[in-house]
Amino acid sequence: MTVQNFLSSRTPYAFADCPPQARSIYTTPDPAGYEPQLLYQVTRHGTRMPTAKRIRQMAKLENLLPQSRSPEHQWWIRNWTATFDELDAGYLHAVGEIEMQKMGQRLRDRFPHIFGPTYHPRQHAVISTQVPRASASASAFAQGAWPCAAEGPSSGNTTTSDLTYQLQPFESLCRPQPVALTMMPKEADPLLRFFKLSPAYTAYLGSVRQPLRAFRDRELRAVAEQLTHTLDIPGRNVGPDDAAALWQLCQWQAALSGITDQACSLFSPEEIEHLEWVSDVELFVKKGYAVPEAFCMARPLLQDLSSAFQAISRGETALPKARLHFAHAETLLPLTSLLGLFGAPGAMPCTASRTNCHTDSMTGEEASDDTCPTDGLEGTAWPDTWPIFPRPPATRIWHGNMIVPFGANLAFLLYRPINNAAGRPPLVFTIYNEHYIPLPGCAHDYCELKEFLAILEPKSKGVTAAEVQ
Ligand SMILES: O=P(O)(O)O[C@H]1[C@H](OP(=O)(O)O)[C@@H](OP(=O)(O)O)[C@H](O)[C@@H](O)[C@H]1OP(=O)(O)O
Repeated sequence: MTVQNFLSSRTPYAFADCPPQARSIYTTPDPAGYEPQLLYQVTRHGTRMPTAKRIRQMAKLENLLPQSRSPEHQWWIRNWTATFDELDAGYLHAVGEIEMQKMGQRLRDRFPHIFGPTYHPRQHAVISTQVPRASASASAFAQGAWPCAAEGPSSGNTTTSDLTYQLQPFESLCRPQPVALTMMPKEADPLLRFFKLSPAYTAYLGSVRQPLRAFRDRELRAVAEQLTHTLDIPGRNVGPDDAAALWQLCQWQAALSGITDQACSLFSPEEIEHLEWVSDVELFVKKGYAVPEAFCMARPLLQDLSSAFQAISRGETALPKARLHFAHAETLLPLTSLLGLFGAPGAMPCTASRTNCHTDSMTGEEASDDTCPTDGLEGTAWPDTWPIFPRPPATRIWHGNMIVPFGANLAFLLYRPINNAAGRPPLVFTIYNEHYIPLPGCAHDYCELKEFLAILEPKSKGVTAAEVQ
């Protein structure tokens, strides 16, 4: 394990931990007698640059690091300046471009029925949010999935005056294949950016801002004291804000450049594990299943998924073979919560008025009381009272580096019986980060189509027409 395995939601895809009970799709054959028919996938964009908020947070270290008298760290501190330009804030990084291209290439090779032989807009729906890191990820994925059109331009000596080359037989050269991207307006995208359209979620985020700040300050106090000693800055202590900024610098140096011997070397392995836990708790509270407001808003996406598979069950066949969505952590996380993939809300988390909405993710047992603190956290002694998850070295299911690394992806693959053999039901396999995983509620490590639709129905219930534009 290296520091890159402890970066929570800033973990590059190559360093993601494996989901529990996972079987690689590359070493697990298709079910005997079946062939893939429809792939519905939601993918977080690839590794990106830090957001402007984080760039500004790290830039403040220019007032701290140069004053350090630490002999051990002078070699990197003396030349350190804020290295991230706000002009690049949030954009897809080269690491992310390659992550997406390679993912497209791998999936094309694994599922030729779905991706081959070439791209066709009616067979392959590629949908992204109107945020450049997501649409660029979709474009990079498509470059890998459909590297060449069926034909390329003649290699003959064609000039603009000689247009007859259009009539000449093409030689099979790799002509890059343009792919049509579909996207809804950034602030009006109920399918992939529902987290921007939910007043209840916005209010919830506002209610947890202060408790999370108090939680982070309390949890970073000890490491701040250690940094005060290590950095040895005359007349100045290192505070929790400084420690948080140094942890951000470690995350981004490690994620984007593989540099782990500078900011990251300020922390012991135990401190790194603790800082990862703090990041995971913040991620859980803001984007996990702490309260229904944080995941019920994903119902329109679940409804869209359900509709795609319902059409198949009605025998409609002229459908896309692939529906590929490229979005954000706040898209994928609520969907995983609704489906109960990594620690589950109840069976009907968004229609019942009172449900168990937080569980002890260590054991997966439902919480003792069935009240959901739907009014946010004002005045609670959170997190001492909440079963968020115990500190390391205790293990936990909820790891940001497994559930939502850069490039994280959730897919449902429908298999039909070859030659539509009678008596064999269509099957739906759940795939997470290119691994088959069980879907809670399925009788096997896959679902029969009818079973799958029955699981989705109550979870996507109550979606208004306005929510599914
Ligand atoms: O802490 P930052 O500003 O990096 O948080 C980002 C989100 O990144 P994440 O915290 O999930 O690693 C970013 O999600 P992404 O999937 O698009 O990378 C989100 O879009 C952005 O608004 C920031 O989220 P925040 O919670 O609003 O800070």
